[in-house]
Amino acid sequence: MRHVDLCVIGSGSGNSIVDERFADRRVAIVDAGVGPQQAFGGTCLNLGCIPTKMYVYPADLAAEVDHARALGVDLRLDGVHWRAIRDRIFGRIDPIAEAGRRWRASGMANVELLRGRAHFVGPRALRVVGAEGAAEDLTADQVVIAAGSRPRSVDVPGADRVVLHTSDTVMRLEELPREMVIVGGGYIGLEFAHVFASFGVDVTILNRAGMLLRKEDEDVALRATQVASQRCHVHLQQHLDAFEPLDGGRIRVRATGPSGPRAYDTDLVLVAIGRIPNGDRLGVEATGLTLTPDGRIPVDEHQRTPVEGIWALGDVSSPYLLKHVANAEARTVQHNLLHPDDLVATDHRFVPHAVFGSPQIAATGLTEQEARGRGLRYITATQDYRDVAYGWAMEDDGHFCKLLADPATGQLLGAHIIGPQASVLLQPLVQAAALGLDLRTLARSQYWIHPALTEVVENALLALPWPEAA
Ligand SMILES: Cc1cc2nc3c(=O)[nH]c(=O)nc-3n(C[C@H](O)[C@H](O)[C@H](O)COP(=O)(O)OP(=O)(O)OC[C@H]3O[C@@H](n4cnc5c(N)ncnc54)[C@H](O)[C@@H]3O)c2cc1C
Ligand SMILES: NC(=O)c1ccc[n+]([C@@H]2O[C@H](COP(=O)([O-])OP(=O)(O)OC[C@H]3O[C@@H](n4cnc5c(N)ncnc54)[C@H](O)[C@@H]3O)[C@@H](O)[C@H]2O)c1
Repeated sequence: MRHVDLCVIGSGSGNSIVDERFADRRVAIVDAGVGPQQAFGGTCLNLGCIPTKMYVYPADLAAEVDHARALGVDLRLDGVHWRAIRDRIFGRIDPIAEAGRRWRASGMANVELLRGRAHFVGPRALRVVGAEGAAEDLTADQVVIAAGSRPRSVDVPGADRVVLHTSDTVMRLEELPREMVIVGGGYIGLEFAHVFASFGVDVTILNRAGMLLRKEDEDVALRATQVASQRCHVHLQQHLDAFEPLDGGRIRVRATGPSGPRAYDTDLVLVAIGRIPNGDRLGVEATGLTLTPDGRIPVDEHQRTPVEGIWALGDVSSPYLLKHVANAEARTVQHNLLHPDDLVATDHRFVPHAVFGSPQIAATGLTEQEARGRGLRYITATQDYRDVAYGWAMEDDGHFCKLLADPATGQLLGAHIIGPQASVLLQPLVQAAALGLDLRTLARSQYWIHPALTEVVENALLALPWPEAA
């Protein structure tokens, strides 16, 4: 049986671990591939962050038309060329994934790439089953599980009788639909609602919760729900009942909401109701590992699982399904494999995230409802975009930056921005929190460029009502 020093399962964030510093080790990287193309390189590159944002950018351009008119600029949207947009995106991404695969397969003499699906058959013993069904066994001194997550599927009558798209497939459509129903009002639902609505598709969102993006700060979630409702048909508190095939490939979605049962006939359904970590398909019981109640591989701050020699990172183990977190965890594993006597931990304080819909949303730290729920003392301030000079220039309405701070220590508890460039505006707040900077120092000890949009953040900081003695 083949034996290696290190086996990495997954070619997403796990792929970045093995560099020239591992030249003295025999390494196997096992990868099943993602999406219908079984592409190398993981979700972010092929099916996630990168292609979605490459769609969001042209969507942002298309969506500017209405706003420009309000500023006295007559733009006209003459057309959206879906295939040209799609082919630009995947014409760039597919060769990168393929080049990554080729390099991984032959770029380092000590590394071999096994294409197939791995599962454990014993502690640190794996079976890899290739696409044609051929199996190969190997053992490894160290195993890194970086197997990611997959879209959660809907389990309602008729789901097997219709074509249901997920983020894995919807970006490669041949044609834009005229109408679509998006099931789910989270990150993926809102980003695709923005893309498809901007491209002229009539979008309906069916969401189970009473608000879109319900895990965001409640002021942000409320505003996001209001704005989405102006662009799409948003139906909240929906319970899916059934799918039925209609003529011409159309689909009837039956759902029950506060006003009773209703049917939605549409060209296409996109299901975006969360993602499931892939640990349940790895046979980890054979190693003695037990998944957490929410299906993750358990890890400590050093990314070690409870089983000696097995590590995990990214979506398969992390509560944060975010690429920058998976990357940080991969760097932790890399260091700890190279320096077993000097382990480092992943810093999970102040993980930021952004939703690239319209408007953008970005946040880090606690929401106000979380701060309240934990019984924390906090002060809060909200700065509207429309009350800073650049917001006047943009004729902005309805966007804001909201901060929560600890009145005793001056530290950030949470930051929430909804509006243009939110993902960029958040960064100084992440930096202050990560470096433990007092927010009064952040506000006063640097110049903020006038009249840049960053004045939204500066003014939110200046508006925090510090207690007299502080
Ligand atoms: C539509 C979408 C948009 C997103 N946008 C963003 C964003 O803007 N910003 C952000 O931070 N995050 C975003 N994410 C999340 C981000 O893509 C993930 O958090 C990140 O890619 C996870 O990386 P990973 O290495 O854990 O898993 P992956 O990149 O998914 O890698 C897992 C790898 O494991 C392989 N694998 C799985 N099981 C097996 C097995 N049994 N045997 C062998 N190989 C196996 C797979 O083939 C894959 O290569 C988005 C996700 C989606 C779906
Ligand atoms: N910009 C980014 O960083 C980005 C973008 C896309 C995805 N992601 C990652 O991918 C993960 C998955 O995204 P997602 O949007 O699928 O999940 P999500 O957890 O963000 O949202 C799921 C939504 O589906 C709704 N829902 C759940 N079950 C439902 C049902 N049966 N019927 C109707 N609605 C239902 C929920 O109320 C929720 O609004 C995210 O949590 C995020 O970590 C990140």
